[in-house]
Amino acid sequence: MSITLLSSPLQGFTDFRFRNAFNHYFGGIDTFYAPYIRFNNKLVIKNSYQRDLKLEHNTELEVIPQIMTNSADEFLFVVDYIQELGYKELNWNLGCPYPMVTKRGMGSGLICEPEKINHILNRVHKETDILVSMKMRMGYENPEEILDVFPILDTYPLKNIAIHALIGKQLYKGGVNLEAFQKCIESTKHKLYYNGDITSVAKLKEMQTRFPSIDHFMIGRGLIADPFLPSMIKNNTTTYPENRWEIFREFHDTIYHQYDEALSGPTPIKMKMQGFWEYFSQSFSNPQKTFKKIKKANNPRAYQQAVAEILKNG
Ligand SMILES: Cc1cc2nc3c(=O)[nH]c(=O)nc-3n(C[C@H](O)[C@H](O)[C@H](O)COP(=O)(O)O)c2cc1C
Repeated sequence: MSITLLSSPLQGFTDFRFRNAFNHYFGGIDTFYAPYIRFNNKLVIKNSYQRDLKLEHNTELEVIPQIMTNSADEFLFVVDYIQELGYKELNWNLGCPYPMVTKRGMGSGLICEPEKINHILNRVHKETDILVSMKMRMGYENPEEILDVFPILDTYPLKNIAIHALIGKQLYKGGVNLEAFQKCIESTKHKLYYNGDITSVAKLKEMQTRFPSIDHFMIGRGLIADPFLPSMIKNNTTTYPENRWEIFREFHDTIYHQYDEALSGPTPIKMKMQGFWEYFSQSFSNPQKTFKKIKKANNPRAYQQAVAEILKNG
């Protein structure tokens, strides 16, 4: 069965610079989700979100914008904004687990409020012709919460529901709950995408075997940790290209230069690249030692030296 791979958004990581460089050097991803747009009281779309969604920054790829909100007005505002840019679909984030978000009834904190979800979807479908897709966890407190939402979701022509098979209060701990995901498959008419802990070709195969009806898989952290993973899944191989580290180096240098240009001063670029290396380091034989080397590099020259040393040893 042919499968579709989607890049699951990571705020602070998978912006247009990352997406374009990723696509150029590694490929394997069919569609990229942009990290969520979120408002801070005012109905103004932050410059960083605007830059991220600009069409000229996304010419090579299929990108789907995302919103995180519990307000129909905010949703409608973003629909207008992205439709003007030419986008046809908006993804709704009901997955974010962080208390700052969930305590305000957003992200996975909204899953336990089916009526509110209904109200928003009702207005969006009455007042616009945008295609809506969802990205959800299975609940905040327990994985049954989503089962009360499906009857409402089933009344709307959603494109799909991507499910990160965890609950909000787990944050990122404890691993995915595959029995609960199976229950989701049996409880909605919508097309489901699987998301959660795909970190290797073997893991993807395990999920395919376990859920034969699923043919769309979203990869988040695993794609940053090992950017070759999507193309290896697509090519059904566990063998890396011979020039693996050369390709990685070129990719690294591309994003480094772009972020260095966009951010001002040595500290922001250090923090940005350090964030990436928390994931990249997992591809190296000693992740902790690798990450430590990056953390210790206190100026751009030391950083470049650390990267060269890490890549020499592979
Ligand atoms: C730092 C970070 C930022 C994230 N930002 C977003 C986001 O903007 N939108 C979203 O839907 N999910 C976001 N997620 C969740 C991921 O997209 C993904 O659903 C989750 O990590 C599970 O997939 P994985 O196990 O393949 O990483 C974020 C996760 C992390 C760790």
